[in-house]
Amino acid sequence: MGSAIAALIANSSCQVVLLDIASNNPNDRNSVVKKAIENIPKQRPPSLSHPSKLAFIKIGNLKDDLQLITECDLIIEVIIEQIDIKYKLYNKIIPYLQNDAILASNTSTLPLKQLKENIPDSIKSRFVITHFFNPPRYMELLELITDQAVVPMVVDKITNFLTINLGKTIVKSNDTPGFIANRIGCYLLELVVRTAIKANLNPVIIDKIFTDLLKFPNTGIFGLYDLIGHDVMKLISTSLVNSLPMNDQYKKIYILTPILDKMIAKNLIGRKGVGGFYRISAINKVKTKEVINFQDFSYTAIEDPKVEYNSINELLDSGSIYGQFFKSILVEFYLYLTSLIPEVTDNIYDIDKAMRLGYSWKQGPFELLYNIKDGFEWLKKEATIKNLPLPKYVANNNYKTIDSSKFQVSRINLRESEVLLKNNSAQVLLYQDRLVFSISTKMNCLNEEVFTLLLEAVDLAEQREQDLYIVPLTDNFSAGADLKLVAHYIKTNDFTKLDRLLELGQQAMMRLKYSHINIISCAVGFALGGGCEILLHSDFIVAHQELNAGLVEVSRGLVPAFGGIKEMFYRAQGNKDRLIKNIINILTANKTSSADYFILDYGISSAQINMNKQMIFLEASQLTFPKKVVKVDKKITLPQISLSEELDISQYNELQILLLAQLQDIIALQEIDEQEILERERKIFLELAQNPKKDLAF
Ligand SMILES: CCC[C@H](O)CC(=O)SCCNC(=O)CCNC(=O)[C@H](O)C(C)(C)COP(=O)([O-])OP(=O)([O-])OC[C@H]1O[C@@H](n2cnc3c(N)ncnc32)[C@H](O)[C@@H]1OP(=O)([O-])[O-]
Repeated sequence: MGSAIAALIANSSCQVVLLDIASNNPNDRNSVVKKAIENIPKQRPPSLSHPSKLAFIKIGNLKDDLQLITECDLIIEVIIEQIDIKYKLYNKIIPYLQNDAILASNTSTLPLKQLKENIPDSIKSRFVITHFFNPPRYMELLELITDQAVVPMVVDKITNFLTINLGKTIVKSNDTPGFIANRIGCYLLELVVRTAIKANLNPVIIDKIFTDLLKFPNTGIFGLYDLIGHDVMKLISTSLVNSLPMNDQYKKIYILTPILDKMIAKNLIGRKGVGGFYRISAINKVKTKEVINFQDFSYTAIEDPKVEYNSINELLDSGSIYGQFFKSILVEFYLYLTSLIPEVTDNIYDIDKAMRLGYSWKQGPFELLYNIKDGFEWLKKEATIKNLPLPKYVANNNYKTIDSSKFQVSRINLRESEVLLKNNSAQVLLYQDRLVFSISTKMNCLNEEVFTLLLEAVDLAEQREQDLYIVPLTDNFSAGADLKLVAHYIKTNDFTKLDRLLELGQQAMMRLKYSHINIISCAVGFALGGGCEILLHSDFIVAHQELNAGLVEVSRGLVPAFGGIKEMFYRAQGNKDRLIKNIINILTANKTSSADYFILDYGISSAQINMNKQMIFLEASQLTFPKKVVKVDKKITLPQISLSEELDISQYNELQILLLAQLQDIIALQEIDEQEILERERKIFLELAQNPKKDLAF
C-alpha cells in the first residue's frame, strides 16, 4: 500500500519520498523500492492519475537515505502489522525528523496507545494514525486517530493536508482495535460468510439479496471477501481478535470454519488466487462467472437468481431459509454495531459515513435500519425473543433521537441559496452572491429544458454583470444528452424534434462561449458527450482529479453534435499534430480517466485541478477571473492532411470510417467558420439517426 499512497500524494503534485528496505544487492541497494516504482503503473485500478506524476516521487532505502526524511513534513509508516518491527523502524527514523514534522502510522489494527509506548515524549505530541482505505486513490475515507498528547495545531495541519491536498474525508475514531470501518465491516463479512458456510447456503443468493435489497455494492459480501483476499481477511481478523477484549462478540462469531481453511490451503483465496467463492472462467470462449461448491470445491456457472422479495421487511417476514438467515445475521450484526457506541465513536452519523466511504455502502448501517419499517423496534423485539442482552443504545431508546437529515449531507450544500429561475430540469441559484446554474435531471442529462434555462441563465448573468458557475449538486457533472429522449425521437421518426434538440444544444454552447461574462464549470464524476461539450465551451474549469470526461458519442453509435466536433477543429488552432490528436479523441470516443488526462488529451488551457470533490465549488468561488475578452475571429484554419494516411484505419469500424470521410470533407475546405461546422455536425448526426450503424439501446 506504501507505493499506492505515494502515488496518491504524487497525483496531488506534492513531492513525496518513498523509502523501502535496502536490498542485499551491493550494486543496487534501491532495487526493492525500484521494483515498487516499476509496479506502480501496473497497479489496477491505476494508482497514478497520469504517468508524468511519477516525477514527484523520489526513492531511497532505509539504510543509506534516511537523510531524505529531514526534507519531509509528514512521514507515513506503512509496514507490516508487527509491533516490534514498527518500533525498530521508529527508532531509525525519529533522529531524522524535523522539529515540527508529523509522524503517522497507517496501521489498520494496532492501537495508537501501543504504537506510542516506546516513543520519546517530544514525538508523542505529533504522532497520529492515518488509516487509508484500499485503493487509496479511490477510497474517500480516512480514519484519523489522535489522543490527548497530540497538540491541536498538529491535528489541524494534518487534517488540512489530508482533506485539501489528498481529497480525503476524515472520520475521527477513538483509539480502539480496527477503528470504525474495519471493526464493523470485517465483523459483518466474517459473520455472514462463516454462518452461511455452516448452514450450506448459496453465496449467490445471499449476495444478490445484499445488493438488491440492502443496496450493498455489486460485490456483495462473498465477492468482497474474494476481493480483499481470504489470506488478508485472516490476517485482519486474527489481529483484531487478538487485540479485542475477552468478551467481544467478534471472537464469538469468528468460528472455526474448516472449509475456509481448506480453501486457503488450495490457494482459493479470491481474485489473486486460482479462485475464491467465485471465479471467472472462459467456457466456450465466453467469460463466465462461476460459484464454488463447498462440498468438493468444484465450480458451476451462475445463473442470475431472482430475488422474490420486494422489500427487506418482506424477506424477514417470509419464514424462508434465507429469510431466517437474514433475520439472524441482521440481529447479531445490529446488536454488535449498537454495542460499539460510544466505544468506537459516539457519533452514529460518522459510523454511517465511514461505511459509505470506506466500504462503498449506499447507505450506512444506521440509515439502513432507520429506513426499514420499525427497524429498531424490530431489533428490540427479536433480541428479546432470543433472550439476547440489549446494548445501552437500544435499551435507552437513543435511536429515537436520530435526525435522518444528517445521514446524507449533500456534497455541495447550496441549501441556503435563493432560487432565481427554475424549470423541471434545471435551476439558477444565487448562493452567497454567486450565480449558479445546476441541472436536476437523472445523471444531469441534457434535454431541451436544460438548454432553455441555460440560455436564460446566461442572459441573467449578463444583465447582472456576474460570472456564471455551472455546478452539479450530485456526484456527476453530466452524462450528456438524454439518450432515452434521443432514442425516443429516433424510434418515433421525430427528426424535427431531434434537430430542434441539437440546434438548441448548439445555441446554448455558443452562448456560453461568446457571452461577455465568464462561465466557470465545476467538473466532477462523469462529464461525457454533451457534458464534455459544456466543459469545452466554458471559460474555466475547476476539475476534480478523478474526473471521467470525453466525447464518447462514437461508442454509442452517435457523433458529437452539441459543438464537440467543432471544438476539436477549433482547438487545433491550425496545428496538424493537435488536429490529428483531437480527431482521434472523437473517433476512439476517448473517455479520460483523470483531470490530468483530460487537460492533456483535450487541449484544455484554462483549468485547475482539485483533489477534493467536495471543495470544487468552494475553490472555484474563491478564484478571481479577469474580465472576459470575447473572441471575434471565428474562422478556423485547417491544416491540409490526409486522415487515411495519418491514421491506422484498419482498426476502425463502419461508423468510424464513415465519420473519417466526413471529417476529411471538412478539412478539404481549408478554412471554415464555427457555424458551418455546427451545421455539418447536425447533418452527420441526423443522417446517422435515420440510418443507424449501431442499436442505440439504453
Ligand atoms: C444529441 C446528442 C449530442 C451530444 O453531442 C451527444 C451526447 O451527449 S450522447 C451521450 C453521451 N453519453 C454517454 O454515452 C453516457 C451514457 N451513460 C453511461 O455510459 C453510464 O450511465 C455512466 C458511465 C455515465 C454511469 O454508469 P453507472 O454509474 O453504472 O450508472 P448507470 O449506467 O446505471 O446510470 C444510472 C442511471 O442514469 C441513466 N443514464 C445514464 N446516462 C444517461 C444518458 N446519457 N441518458 C439517459 N439516461 C442516462 C441510466 O439509464 C440509469 O438509469 P436507471 O433508470 O436508474 O437505470
